[in-house]
Parts: sequence; C-alpha cells; structure tokens
Amino acid sequence: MNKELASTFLSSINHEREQDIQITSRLLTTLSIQQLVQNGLAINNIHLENIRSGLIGKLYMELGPNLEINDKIRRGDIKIGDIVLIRPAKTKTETKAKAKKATEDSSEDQAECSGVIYKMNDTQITIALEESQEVVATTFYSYSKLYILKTTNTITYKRMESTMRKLSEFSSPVQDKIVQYLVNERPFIPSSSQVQNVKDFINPNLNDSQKTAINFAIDNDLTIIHGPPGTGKTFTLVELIQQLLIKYPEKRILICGPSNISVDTILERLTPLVSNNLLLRIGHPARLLDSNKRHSLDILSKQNSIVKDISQEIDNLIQENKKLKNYKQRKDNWNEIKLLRKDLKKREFKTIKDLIIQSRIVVTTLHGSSSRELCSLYRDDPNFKLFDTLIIDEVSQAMEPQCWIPLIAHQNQFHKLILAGDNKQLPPTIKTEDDRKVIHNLETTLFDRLIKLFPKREMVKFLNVQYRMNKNIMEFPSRSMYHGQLLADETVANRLLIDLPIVDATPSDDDNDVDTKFPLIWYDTQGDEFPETADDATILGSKYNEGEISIVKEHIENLRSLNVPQDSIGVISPYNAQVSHLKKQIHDELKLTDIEISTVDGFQGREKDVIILSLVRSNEKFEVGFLKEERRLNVAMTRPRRQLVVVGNMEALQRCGNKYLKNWSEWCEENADVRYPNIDDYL
Ligand SMILES: Nc1ncnc2c1ncn2[C@@H]1O[C@H](COP(=O)(O)OP(=O)(O)OP(=O)(O)O)[C@@H](O)[C@H]1O
Repeated sequence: MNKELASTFLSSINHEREQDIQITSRLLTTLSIQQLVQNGLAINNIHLENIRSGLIGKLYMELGPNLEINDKIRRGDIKIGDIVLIRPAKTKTETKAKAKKATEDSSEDQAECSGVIYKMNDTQITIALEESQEVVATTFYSYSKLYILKTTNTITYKRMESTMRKLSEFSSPVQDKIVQYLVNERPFIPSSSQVQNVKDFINPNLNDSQKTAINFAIDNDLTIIHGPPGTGKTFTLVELIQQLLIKYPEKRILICGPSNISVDTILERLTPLVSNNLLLRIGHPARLLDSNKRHSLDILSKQNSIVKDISQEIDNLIQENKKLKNYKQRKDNWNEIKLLRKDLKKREFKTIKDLIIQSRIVVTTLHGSSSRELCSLYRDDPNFKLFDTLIIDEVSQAMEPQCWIPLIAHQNQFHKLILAGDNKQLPPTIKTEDDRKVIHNLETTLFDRLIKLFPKREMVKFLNVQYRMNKNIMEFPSRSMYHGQLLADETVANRLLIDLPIVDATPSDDDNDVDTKFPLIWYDTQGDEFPETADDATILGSKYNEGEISIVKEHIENLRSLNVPQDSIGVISPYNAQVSHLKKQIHDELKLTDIEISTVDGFQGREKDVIILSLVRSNEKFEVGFLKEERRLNVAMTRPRRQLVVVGNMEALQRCGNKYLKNWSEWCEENADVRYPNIDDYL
C-alpha cells in the first residue's frame, strides 16, 4: 500500500504546486504593484537602511519606509515567516547608468533577491537572506525605492515530494512498526492492561477524559487525541509529555505541527514545567515566538564565544565590502568571508550535535523535522536512534504528506505515535480548484484516513469537557459536529458578558433586554434590504455587505456603551472583502483599533469574550458560496466565550439547499435572541 499511497500523494502534490505557482505568478504578473499592495500581496515605497550578519551565517536586510512618501510601512497580509522577493521599483529619477551598473554587478536583468520576513513593524522590516543573495543585496543601496512581493514557498513542496519518493521505496512488508499501521500492514490491538499507568498526575485539574487519553497514550503505540474547541488538547499533551519524561527519562520526544504557532504554543506551556536544557526548538528564529527564542537551536549554537568572534569578523568584512569600489576587491572580500564561514559552520555543527544529544524534547514544524541540523546526526551513524515518540499536534490542519516528513526522516525509530487535533475544524488550506480528486486527496488528513482504516476507532480518545463557551453557544456545535457529547464545565456554562467585572452591571435590575445578558443573538437580515455586493477591487472576487457592517457597528456601540472593552470583542467574516471594509469603518473611522477583525482562519485556535459573525451572503438566488464549508463555520461559532452575535440572512440559509446551514438557522430561530433590523435605521 505504501507505493499506491506515495504515488497518489506525489501526483496530487505536483498538481497543487503547479496551481500555487500559477495563482501566485498570475497575480504577480497581471496586477500592478498598486493592486498587489491593495490585496496585501506586496509592500512598496520602502528603501534599504542596513545589511547586517546574523545567525548561522545568515544576512539580515533592514528596510524602512521611503520618508518622501510616508512614515509608515503598509504591511498588508505579509507576515513574519513569509518568503518574499525584494526588487527595486523602476523610478523616473533612477538614472539608466545607475540601473545598468547595478545590473552588471548582479549579472541579472532585474536585480532581485529573496528571503524570509524575520521581523516586522510599522517602521522597519527585517528580512533574513540566504548567503547566495548577498552580492545582489548590497547593490540595493543604489536604489531609492524598493518593493517586496509575497511568493510561493516551493521548499515545502520539494520536502513533501522527496518524502513520498522515499515512502514509495519502502520494501513490503515495511519494517517500521508505526508505518505498518499507516500502510495497513498491521492491525491495531489496544493494550489489554487495565492498569492505570499514571499514579500521580502533575496537573491536579485534569478531567477524566484527559486522564484516560494520557493513560491510553502511555500504554499504546498509536493514539489519536480528538480535542474539540476549548477541550484542553494542549493542556492534555503537556501533561502527557511530562509523564513520558518521567517514565522514559533516557528517551527523546519529537513534537511537530503544521505551523510554527501550533508547536510554539506547546513549547510555551512546557517551558515553566520542564528543565530548559531538555527543550530544543528547531526552526528559523524569524518564525519563533519571542518567548521561545531561548530554546532556539540557531541561537543556542551561536553562544559559543569562538563562534561569536568569527561572526563578528564576518560582520566587519561585510561592512567593509560596502565601501569597496573595485569589483575585484569586492570579490576578494567575499572569498575571505567564505573561508571564515566554512570554519564557522564546522564549529557550529559540533555545538549543534551536543545540544541535540543533551535535549529530551525537540520541537519543530513538520517541515522542520527533516532539517539539516537534525538529520546531520545520521551522517556519522545511519543507525543512530534519536527519537522514540512522535507527537503531531493540529494534525487536522496538516496535509497527510506533511505528517510523513518526520516518519521518513527518522524512520525505524518511533515506538509511539500520538496525533492530536479535531477533524471538525479547519482542514489544510488547498490551493487547487480545478481537480476534485486532488482536493479530496490533500484535504483528507491522516486523522480522517486512520479512522477509516480502523473503523472501530479504538485508538481515538475524545476530550468531552470544554472550558470556553457558555453552554448556549456550545449547544449547536456539539449537536451538529460532536454527536451531542460536549459538556460545558461549570466554570463556563452560564457565564455572560455582564459578568465581566468591567462591564456595567444591569443599568436597572428589571432591564432584561440589555445586550450583555444574551449569550446568543441573531440579527436576521432576510428580505432584500441588506443585499450583498461583489467586490471588484479584490481580484479574488470576494463579497461584502454594507448593511451588515452597519448592524455590526451598532452592536459594537451598544456593547461599548455598556463598557465592554474593545479587546473583548472579535469580528469575523468568511469574506476577505467584508473584513477589509469592516476594518476600514471600525478601525479607521471609529478608531476602535483594539477590536480584532479577521477571517475565520485568522481566529483558528483563538477565543474572545464576544464574537460578531458577519455572513455577508444575501441574494435572490439564495447562493451562499463557501459558507457551506461547515468546518469553517464550526471554527467561527466556537471562538466566543460569553456571546455569539450572528448577522445574516436566515432565509438564505434555510433555502440554500445546505442541510447544516438550514439546521443552524432553524435551531437559532428557536434558541437565539432573534432581531429584525430595519434598514431605515441605518440610512
Ligand atoms: N481540565 C481542565 N481544567 C481546567 N481548565 C482547563 C482544563 N483543560 C483545559 N482547560 C482550559 O481550557 C482552555 C483551552 O485549553 P487548551 O488551550 O489546552 O485547548 P486546545 O484544545 O489546545 O485549544 P483549541 O480549543 O483552540 O483547540 C485553556 O484556557 C485551559 O486552561
């Protein structure tokens, strides 16, 4: 089965990469820089302030706003960790000679370099460059205006493809005990010992479902911890990791996730509980939370004093390089830098190896798990055993081929695989739109496939108590997605906005209509008074709804008049255009900049006291587009703790033909405080 699995994924990944590159290059070529900036895919009007050396011989390019134009950088959707292209803007004032000279040096038609966004604020962007980009980068001093473009991260595709090729080379039957489960070459037989492994839990607050999951994971070699929203998946994993350290002090655990934030959350929670020399974070320092940088292998490996001196010498040579006029001098200077770099790398490798051997918990993204640093230990001894347990968190946000990266890079080592996630929340983001088979192959996560492979689901442990939502908010998601199994812990079941100390107590005791007393409110915009609008400005054909924005603003004003703090309020819309219009009116016009406004994806894994959800869709044909994606809506409606406010056309949901949406609006009709806004009140 490994060969079929590998070839299915190889063709799907190839198609996905082509689609991704096509979509990105279509945007970059058809749109002007202005339009790309408008869509958050580019940042312009910046210039090169400085180049300095950094970790593991990387270079850091510091860019600031072009002060002749503005004093702030318009960051758009570009964020830390993105791979970007840096290019000079063609400006009239740029003399041909200057451009020609820069081209000679860069020996390219258009000077261009690529790097990773390392740091970013309104006044400076720091980009980490690969060594190969240095010569070009220094030529950018001669341009007054630069711009950066967000690009496709092809490295991730290459890693998945090489992993799948290695999987296809496995001889059958496969040797690796864990891989045997995944390729259906081994039945799953749960351990029969009823002994409750853990005698003393460290965390006294664990509930029974969490304890059961921990005991099962210690006792079995395959576990899936199914954690619906707010049920303490991370809480559970942290205890499990501590128990594994106690039980197997000599073994090493590899913790992976699809994104840096998914693994940084666990590392942050582990830091106060585990001695820090046992914790090691592998990954580009640019992409780590500041609180986790102290565990960063990159940074730790630089603390060696000789390594520091060599880095300083490299730095000085780079500064000198700027002043050298003659091309040959510059070339000699780079050669000297290259020699120093070789020495630096040898010393760093030794330091890195010692740090990895000393650690007991290695934390990295799924892609980072096959990093050069980690796999370099097998160069000396291919049979070296580095890890014993693999934990993959947020497994339902990862494409299955990503989950194979650590399994293949460290094959024949793992005796235990623990997957944690929720297959009823956001699936992995797939760019492909033109091939349903590819979409299905890549959207079906390892979690989904294993519960099909083992229909008895004996390895699945469900966390059933949630610590986030008022029970009225929890009720529909529990019924529609979790077979009604969710329970609201008593600490959250009945809490309302009005219970927040800062919020005005009931202005008058008998005033039961005050907004802060309702956990569930629906502003029903049915009829044709609140129509949606197609937004042509954004090339992605997004939609927005002016009428709904007015209702959102009015509700926010009501809450603010009752002293609900801005940072307790979140506004979500599935449509990018609605998000940008909401930001413009709430952030720019109302100046309520502490109210978080984002798409559903931006709120994944997060929570707020009150969430206002603007559905946008309202048209004569009752079309609802991708509102039909129930897992996306499930994430949106399970973000609030105390109040969920929906603004949307109930009739559209009841007549769009989608069962989930119909059930949701009918259930809310019975259980929410439904209001019928009158458009005249907003004109
Ligand atoms: N047994 C428990 N007793 C008390 N509080 C708990 C317990 N388990 C989890 N919590 C609380 O519930 C909240 C959610 O926990 P956690 O962040 O671990 O859940 P998660 O499943 O990782 O998050 P998400 O819901 O985004 O998937 C946290 O505030 C945590 O402190």
